Amino acid sequence: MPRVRQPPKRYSGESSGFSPKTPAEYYRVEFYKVLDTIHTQFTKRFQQGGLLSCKSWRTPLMCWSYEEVHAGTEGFSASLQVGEGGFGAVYRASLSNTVCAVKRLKQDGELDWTVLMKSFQTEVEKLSKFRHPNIVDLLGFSEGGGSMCLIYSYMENQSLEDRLHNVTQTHHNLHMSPDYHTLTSVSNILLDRHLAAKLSDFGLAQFVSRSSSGRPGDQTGAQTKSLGKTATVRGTLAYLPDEYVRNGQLGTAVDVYSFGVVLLEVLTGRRALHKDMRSGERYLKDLVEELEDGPCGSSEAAWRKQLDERLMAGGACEPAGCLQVAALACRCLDKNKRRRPAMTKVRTHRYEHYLLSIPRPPLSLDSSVGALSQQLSSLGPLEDSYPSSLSSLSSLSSLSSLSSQSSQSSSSLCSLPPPHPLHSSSSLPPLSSSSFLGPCETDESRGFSQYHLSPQSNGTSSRDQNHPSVPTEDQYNFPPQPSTDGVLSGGTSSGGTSSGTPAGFSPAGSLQSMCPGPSGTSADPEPARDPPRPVFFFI
Ligand SMILES: Nc1ncnc2c1ncn2[C@@H]1O[C@H](COP(=O)(O)OP(=O)(O)OP(=O)(O)O)[C@@H](O)[C@H]1O
Repeated sequence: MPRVRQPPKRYSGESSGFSPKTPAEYYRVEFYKVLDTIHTQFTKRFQQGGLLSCKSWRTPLMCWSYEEVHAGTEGFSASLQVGEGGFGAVYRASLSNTVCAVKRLKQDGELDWTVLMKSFQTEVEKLSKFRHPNIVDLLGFSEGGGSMCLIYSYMENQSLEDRLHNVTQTHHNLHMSPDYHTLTSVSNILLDRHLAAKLSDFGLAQFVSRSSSGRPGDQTGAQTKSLGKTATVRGTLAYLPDEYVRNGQLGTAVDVYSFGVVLLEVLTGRRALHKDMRSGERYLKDLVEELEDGPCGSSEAAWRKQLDERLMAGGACEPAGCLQVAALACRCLDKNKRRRPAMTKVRTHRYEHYLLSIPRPPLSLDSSVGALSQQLSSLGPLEDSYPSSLSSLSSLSSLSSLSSQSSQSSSSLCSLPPPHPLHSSSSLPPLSSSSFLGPCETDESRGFSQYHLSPQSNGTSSRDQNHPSVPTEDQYNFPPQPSTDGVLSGGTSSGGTSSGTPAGFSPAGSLQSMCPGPSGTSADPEPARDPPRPVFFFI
């Protein structure tokens, strides 16, 4: 684990708006945001059991006719296909004037049709019972015409894998086997227009096994058995710790481990299972051990060499805080599961690198969010009711601290304009002292709730009776961004909307992080429902 020194208690940069200009700057912004939201996505995994049993989240699904889906995908046109996974091809579709993702389950010899049918039913049944800001919304389904389709909200930035590794359709076709499926991997972390991460395949891949036990939170028995089938697949092994591979032990520590691998993927830009010129296929999860055994040990210098070059494009120095992320990844990848941090503790770590490193958003954004936050301030506690993140910083003795170089990076932020001071009293409107549901929730959760449906007895709704309204448009006017070559570029490949967001803007995922969690136990007992979140604008 890289040893890093005590962080500065407070960032003392000038107050300034921030507008990324170069591809490297955009890459960094997205780097932070993706890290931020995937953390939230992982944290939420621990709450799934609670949510599943929460009746108030029950949402009726819509049933589309085959003809409608056929028309919406222009006859499942190849030009609208955005990807392909183990269960079938995914199309960008327009249904009732709403952009959706249609996953058409494939019927071929590769798949056990009975299992697939059961998976389909399970996905529909289970996902119709709740929705969650960090799980891709299942909007409906369609049966008929000899095909079965699942209809999800469309995630403009597709998968983290697409963004990180510039995945092509060819690659998707390469891993069409359902066994390739991983519990959590960059391919089933989808990114919405704001780069907020959401889990996909929540039902298809996981409920098959869970349904047999009838207990969603049950992580033993049938689920273990089912997962055991995939454990022979290297793509899956890449995200799993030894204790699972050897003994089939599941638990939250496995998720923490997978989170560590994802962090390494984002940091290094390498795949969890990648080819090495010298030694052939290598697991990224072994990097920690390799560095420890290397000549420089797990030092900062050694870790610096591992960073994704794209983060330093144009001669920029490393993004502030990335060595902390590396240190965190090391802890998550500890072979001893008891030494891995609980996700609640991971959250505490995050204060440090994000608060110190992410500049504030431009003023135009401030004012629009400020107005919004005023409207929403009645929804939740004021920021003052949460402990100051700065005080959290000073008490972080367990976290490896910033290196001197990292501190320099923090204060200069390389070529980027300096961030806003952490304790701002400037022109920033009182948005930060309000509760604000970030775009992930406002756009999609609220958008979905605008679907005034009349549930039928089976819990589904007919689209013909109730057309969904298009989800609320976002309130942000982000600057256009230069096109970069695919990776984490923030542009859209097929969504048709810009996702370029300024640094300092943190999507809904980050808001959660400002809520003080319990002091962190490996059991990670988190509440089933979030309190309203304060806006996370690095004050
Ligand atoms: N809701 C969505 N919105 C936009 N794109 C999506 C959506 N769901 C999937 N995709 C795209 O389709 C690709 C395939 O997704 P899919 O969930 O079918 O497979 P996977 O997760 O990659 O693999 P597997 O199904 O084997 O787990 C994704 O990588 C992504 O690019």
